[in-house]
Amino acid sequence: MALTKETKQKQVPKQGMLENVMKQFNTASELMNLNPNIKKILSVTNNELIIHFPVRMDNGEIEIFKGYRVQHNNALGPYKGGLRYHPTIDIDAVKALAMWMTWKTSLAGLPYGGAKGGIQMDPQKYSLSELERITRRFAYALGDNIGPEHDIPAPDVNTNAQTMAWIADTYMSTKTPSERSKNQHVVTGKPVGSGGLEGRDRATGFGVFLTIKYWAEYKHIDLKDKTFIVQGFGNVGYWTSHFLQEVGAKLVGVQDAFGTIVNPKGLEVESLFNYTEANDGSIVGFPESDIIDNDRFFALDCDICIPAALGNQITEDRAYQIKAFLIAEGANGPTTVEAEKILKERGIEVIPDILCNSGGVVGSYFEWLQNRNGELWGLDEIMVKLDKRIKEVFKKVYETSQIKNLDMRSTAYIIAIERIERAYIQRGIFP
Ligand SMILES: NC(=O)C1=CN([C@@H]2O[C@H](COP(=O)(O)OP(=O)(O)OC[C@H]3O[C@@H](n4cnc5c(N)ncnc54)[C@H](O)[C@@H]3O)[C@@H](O)[C@H]2O)C=CC1
Ligand SMILES: O=C(O)CCC(=O)C(=O)O
Repeated sequence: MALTKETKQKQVPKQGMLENVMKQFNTASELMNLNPNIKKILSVTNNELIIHFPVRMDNGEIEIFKGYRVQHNNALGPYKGGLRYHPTIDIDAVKALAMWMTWKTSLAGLPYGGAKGGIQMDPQKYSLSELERITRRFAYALGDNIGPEHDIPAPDVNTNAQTMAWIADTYMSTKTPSERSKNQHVVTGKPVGSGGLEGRDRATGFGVFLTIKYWAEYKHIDLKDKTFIVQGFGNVGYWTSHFLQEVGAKLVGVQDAFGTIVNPKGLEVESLFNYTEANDGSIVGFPESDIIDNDRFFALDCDICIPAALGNQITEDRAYQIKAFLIAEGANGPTTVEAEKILKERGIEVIPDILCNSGGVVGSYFEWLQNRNGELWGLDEIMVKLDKRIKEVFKKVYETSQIKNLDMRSTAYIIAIERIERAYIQRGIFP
């Protein structure tokens, strides 16, 4: 039977990410003895917006969509975080993703808080012109709940530079002519040429790669000929694989929404990317590969496992099967707290999401600064700046984790939350 999107699209269960992020937060706040008043503030989200909005479909019918924007905390600066278009998006998922953004921006030393949003839908079911209308109506409905100095969305799962260009254009069209150009940085991740940053496309994957590289340096491990598997071959999965292949590591298994492919001799990353471009984003059917059952993915023989798709993918049963010695979390919230305990017992290390995938929001910060200051930065300069920031943050987390004898996730949380706690205390709100 021909492999169609309909037959291969995987069913994704409800994710339970909110429970996970709260457990992680509670563990860290106990370890650091967090001020109880600040704990109360950070345990809840500041604002939660649910919007129902109508859009005319190509067949003339009206469909009602459900959109979300959750602003978790802005103690350190404007809210920041991506927009996800996916059937599993609901208020709890967006709350969890918004909290992770607060920790991530704080850990990276950025002048931002955390937010996330999205639309509960399967974008594969819509034409490009329908997606444009859906996005523009969503942006219009969000109105001034977003803004360049207030809340700045960016791409996430199933959204991209084109989505951001539509949002920027819609938002700017609501401003007076003299104000329009001052609002370009209402979103980041725009196309280069429309205020986008050279290299924002690869920033997250580059950051994931850098955290693996710096981890390997501390451990005296050569990445050449090391094998890796990637779940998700979109923006993050592809670019991470690209940079790992450049240093001689070998991609031996990939899973996406349509299926799982393997080749123990190595899957050539650029050929696979070109294949997905020609096949509606799907890896299935790539010539130099075998298709295997989805359930076998996490049990594949490899050195490094990179979840770069959705949340709660590494569950307890999968944690027992994993063969890799390192998990680098490209995705947000891919590992459950219970699974992480098993990984720890088994000596498998985890580079946590809020550190591992922070290259994306660091790139977004550079784009925001570039727009705000009316500057245009070159790719080489940007990659050097990204590397410097990720190296500094990785060093801080890794070395602190060694000193405190804690895992990298708890350490990263503590560093992130301490910065927010300090800001509240300095303002004198909680002496
Ligand atoms: N794009 C960015 O800059 C950043 C993304 N992230 C996180 O990285 C992850 C991936 O995001 P992007 O690459 O931007 O998304 P994307 O939309 O470009 O790619 C998503 C990939 O995941 C696959 N996928 C979807 N459902 C799946 C399933 N049930 N099983 C296996 N694979 C599945 C898709 O087929 C696709 O290959 C998400 O968790 C996102 O929150 C984190 C930081 C920044
Ligand atoms: O670039 C950004 O602003 C945020 C990207 C994002 O959603 C994430 O880091 O999870």
